[in-house]
Amino acid sequence: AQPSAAPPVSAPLRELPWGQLNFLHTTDTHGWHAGHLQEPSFSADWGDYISLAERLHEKADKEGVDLLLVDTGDRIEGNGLYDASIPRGFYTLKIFGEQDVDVLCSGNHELYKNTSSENEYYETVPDFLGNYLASNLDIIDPKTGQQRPLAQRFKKFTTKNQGIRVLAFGFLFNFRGNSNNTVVQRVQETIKEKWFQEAIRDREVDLFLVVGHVPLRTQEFASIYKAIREQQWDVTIQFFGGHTHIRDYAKYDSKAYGLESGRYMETIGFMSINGLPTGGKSNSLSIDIAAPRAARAASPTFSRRYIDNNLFSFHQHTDLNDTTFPTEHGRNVSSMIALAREALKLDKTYGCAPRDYWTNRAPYPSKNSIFSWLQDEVLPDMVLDVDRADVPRMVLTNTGALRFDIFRGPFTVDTTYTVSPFTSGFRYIKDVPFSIAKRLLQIINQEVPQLWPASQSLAFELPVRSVEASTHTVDERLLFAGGQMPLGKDHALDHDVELTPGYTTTDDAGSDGDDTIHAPIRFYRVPNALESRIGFPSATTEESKESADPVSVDLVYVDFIESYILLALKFLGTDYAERDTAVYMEGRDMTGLIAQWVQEHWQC
Ligand SMILES: O=c1ccn([C@@H]2O[C@H](COP(=O)(O)O)[C@@H](O)[C@H]2O)c(=O)[nH]1
Repeated sequence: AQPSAAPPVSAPLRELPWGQLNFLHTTDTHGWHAGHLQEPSFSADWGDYISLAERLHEKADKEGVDLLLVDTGDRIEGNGLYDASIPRGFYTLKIFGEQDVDVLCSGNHELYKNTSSENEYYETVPDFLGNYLASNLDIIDPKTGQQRPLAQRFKKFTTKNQGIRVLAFGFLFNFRGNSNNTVVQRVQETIKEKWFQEAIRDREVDLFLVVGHVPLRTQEFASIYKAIREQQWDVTIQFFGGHTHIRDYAKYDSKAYGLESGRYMETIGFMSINGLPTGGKSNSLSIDIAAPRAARAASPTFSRRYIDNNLFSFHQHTDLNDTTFPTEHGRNVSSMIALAREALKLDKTYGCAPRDYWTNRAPYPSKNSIFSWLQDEVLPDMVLDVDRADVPRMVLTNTGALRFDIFRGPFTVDTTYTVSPFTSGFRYIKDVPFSIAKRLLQIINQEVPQLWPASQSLAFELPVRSVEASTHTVDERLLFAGGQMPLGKDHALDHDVELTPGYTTTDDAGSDGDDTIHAPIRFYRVPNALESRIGFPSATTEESKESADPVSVDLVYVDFIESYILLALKFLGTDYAERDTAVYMEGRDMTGLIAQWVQEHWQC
């Protein structure tokens, strides 16, 4: 872990359900390779994850089973370690490349900018040559101008110990916000292609492995599942998904399951399958973990665990300790991260937050909502273009622009990027009638379906960002217990324990997926966008409010949502177009405004 990371807190754990074939899964890490320095549950770093993988490989080899590592994209944008370097990703690409990942794919974030998809093409794909899969993703080669696959479309391999023949694909959901140097083919089109149709007819396959930056319960995965099942009704299929930042586990049929492993290096997903055929090794040493050999080929069994990313969990799952757990390679990578953080001055403090501000753990609006803070304090103080200073303005931003919580205490350079990593500036349309402007927010938040042609639905770019609102009732044994914890699945709930708040996931296999037994946290949904009204004439009474409304306003917005603003304006019967828009506050962006506001308002 990083020197300044909060030490992990011991907690009751469920064991890892090892099988014949095992997986570790990361997704949506968004540059959090240093781990969460302020959160004990998630304070392990990428170096610790390397040690974990190496220790679990040792165990797998000893027992003659297999372990594969999977990453399903969105490795970039969202943390100072990635965003503060020039060029972006200068350190994280190398840090990520130290892990031995068997199958990986791209997320949408790798494609927002030409520079980041070129990083994939020139650095990450070669680093993981043969393992990086791009089943529905092409790039325009910067040198030749030719469109070509970002990486190979699929791969076939046989596992080392068990001889399981795996055929793997790597997909991205039907993303349309990519820059002009990449081409994302709709999954539903890709599966009609000859290469895919041939691949899924291969009879020499024991397991189809579909990794994707795709949520588990989507048309994209449903189409892939259906296409494979049409050709092979009983071959096992394992999906790994991502994008929605949640822990999830889906059953498609008795031989097809999917795992999604959260976000931001909070979760290392563990998945195991027992009962797979081992066609790649005629006399393979098949370790029978759970079922008699004959029964295995007929009905595989699946298990999953969401590991909290901290050293307490890692030590327990490897039966090792502080001294015996870290490998030399893991330690070296932790040092690489520490040096990078130092070079980037990520711990430099801009100010101190007086309390916690939450993205999803407080209702919006409320005094602990980060969105209320942005709307009521930051934007009104900061959004002003000197050339338009006297004009009342309405400022709209997507809530997705703010990515993470602020914790009470030091607000550092790193915090600036975990909260607001994007480089979008502000644009505006001048003198929009207030009668029109005041209706925009409602339209954007209601997502009027007729408004958005299928190709431009807000649902794709401005998803309701909340992780599921928790509906779990709290188990009384968990709430009123005190004292310390024993380990192991069966004992955990029978002993007195003081539980730390954390993920309490319910998925298609029930509610025993999290490795750490936590007290539940409530998550709240937030709207797609919010609005601040600034420089409006003040009204003293309710009645005078309406007459004090301005006739027209400057309609200011973060440039990322320009196309939605223009669509919504069309829906309202106007004909505003790009030609009517202009830069507002030249050279400023949300990240810079927030850093400045904190420096001016939150002294330590
Ligand atoms: O420049 C940008 C890029 C993205 N966003 C927001 O992020 C989400 C996508 O992030 P995921 O992690 O893939 O969910 C997008 O919907 C926007 O809300 C942004 O604001 N600016």
